[in-house]
Amino acid sequence: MEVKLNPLAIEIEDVFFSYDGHLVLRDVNLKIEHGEFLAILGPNGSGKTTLLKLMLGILKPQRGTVRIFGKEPHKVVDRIGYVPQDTNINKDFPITVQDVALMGRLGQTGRSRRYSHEDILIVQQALERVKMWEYRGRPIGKLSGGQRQRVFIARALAANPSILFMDEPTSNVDKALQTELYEFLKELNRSMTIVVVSHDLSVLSSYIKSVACLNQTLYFHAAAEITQEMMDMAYHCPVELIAHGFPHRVLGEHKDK
Ligand SMILES: Nc1ncnc2c1ncn2[C@@H]1O[C@H](COP(=O)(O)OP(=O)(O)OP(=O)(O)O)[C@@H](O)[C@H]1O
Repeated sequence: MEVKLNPLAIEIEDVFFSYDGHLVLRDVNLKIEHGEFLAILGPNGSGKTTLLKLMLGILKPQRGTVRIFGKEPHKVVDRIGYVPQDTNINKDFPITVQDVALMGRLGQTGRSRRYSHEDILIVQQALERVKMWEYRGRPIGKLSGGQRQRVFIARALAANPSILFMDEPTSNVDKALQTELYEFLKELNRSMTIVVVSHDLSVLSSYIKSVACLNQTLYFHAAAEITQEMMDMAYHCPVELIAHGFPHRVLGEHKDK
């Protein structure tokens, strides 16, 4: 049976969040339709990870509401895929590529059950999609940063998500692999909403459909409207937009040039 999804993948209304009285997010509002490819940009400490944790249901706002496909995030965890920033793990930890990808089935299988034949087939497809099936028996600690990231993408895909969140997707990936990554994300975007969170402006690829700049509060823009002012506002200093293949890129001047 086909699952009917709320057309709004993300709905954030009037959200405030503080850690121990220290305000991190102020009056954040965001509406994202299913099928979007959104980049949330902001400098270090601007609240990106906090906002991501709110959307993943790990944190709850003190004020306001966060809905994913019309529901509280913890009620739709089986529709959410998440690729963390830091895929570095203890290099000697004896866990294979296939074991890591199988973890993506935990939410579907239930933690007490063994993996089914179907789980293993789904994981095979996910690893094939990221071209890592041939590495399935390899310890995860013996892979390069880019390969490890692909395995963590496969882990997220194994859950068959409707929305995929990626934290700093380009941090472990060199320039050539970035293009490959975005080509792959573009293909995934045909069937799922994608949200990438980054302080790195190079995530502004031609594949992104909208951009939200976060610095305590959020400024949302359809991608074609991106301007230098918007970036300056978000970063509180002139920044050079290094927009990788971005169709409307604006190259700003640094003051000290
Ligand atoms: N668990 C916590 N307890 C207290 N303060 C926190 C906690 N987590 C984050 N903060 C503070 O909240 C602010 C926002 O942090 P957050 O990690 O959301 O920012 P970020 O934009 O993801 O930063 P970065 O790009 O450096 O990862 C920072 O000032 C940070 O020091």
